[in-house]
Amino acid sequence: MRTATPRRYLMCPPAHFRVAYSINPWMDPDKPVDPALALFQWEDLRDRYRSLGHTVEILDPVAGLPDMVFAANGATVVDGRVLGARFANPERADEAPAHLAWFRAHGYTDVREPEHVNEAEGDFAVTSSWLLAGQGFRSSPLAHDEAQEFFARPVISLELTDPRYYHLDTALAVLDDTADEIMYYPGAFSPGSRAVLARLFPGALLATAEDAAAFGLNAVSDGLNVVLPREATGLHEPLRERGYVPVGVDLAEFHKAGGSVKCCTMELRPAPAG
Ligand SMILES: CN(C)C(=N)NCCC[C@H](N)C(=O)O
Repeated sequence: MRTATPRRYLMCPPAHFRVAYSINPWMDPDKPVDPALALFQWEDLRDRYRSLGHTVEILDPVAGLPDMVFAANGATVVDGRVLGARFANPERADEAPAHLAWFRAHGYTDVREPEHVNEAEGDFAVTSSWLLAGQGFRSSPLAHDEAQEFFARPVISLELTDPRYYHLDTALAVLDDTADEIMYYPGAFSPGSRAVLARLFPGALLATAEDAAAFGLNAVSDGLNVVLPREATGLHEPLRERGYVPVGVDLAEFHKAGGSVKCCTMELRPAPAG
């Protein structure tokens, strides 16, 4: 029997969102974003979380940072400890201090400014046993060591090889963070990393190329409800068979920048009780 646990998320409104440059294969500055539609879709996602019983905190958007809506890239929070981001591309560099300022202003005391390039939850995924960490396009393998040391959680490094899946969270999602249950698209990983995933997660849900291309792995689970882009319909049945409830949302405007549900959602994981 699956149960949802209430979560705390940090989201950043798309006030300045647009495709102003191209730093991944999905981005084409000649394909404009509809700002009103983007806001509508983002608000629908925020309201969906609230109606599922979750708390959504808001990070103020900064003019001139069009990708800041992808809040999951700004920091990783595990056990109430905050590892800031260091972006690979200069276009996004100024998002990192804006995130750190939010955490400092909101009572977080264990905040680390990273030494190495890491794009936060874009490349870090938290399961009950491990911190899964992507590299190949954005985050540095040195950041994996830094995260292991900071969070005192064993890190499993995974190599991404397909430029369309440039962040780990475009190719892998945690479904149950108390039981090491994940779903992923094997085609996004190197042969060695695929073998590691098969060894650690023999019961994982394997996504098809179609569901991966629809950003189906860019999903957010509370242990029961799995919020994912509405186009990723092929995942619905396998999710239901495992006892999850798929919740489809329309984030098509954000797909133009190479992001979807998870990218817009940073999880604020609390310190363990006691
Ligand atoms: C999980 N997250 C946050 C993501 N996968 N992020 C999407 C980032 C999109 C942005 N245009 C970029 O290329 O950095």
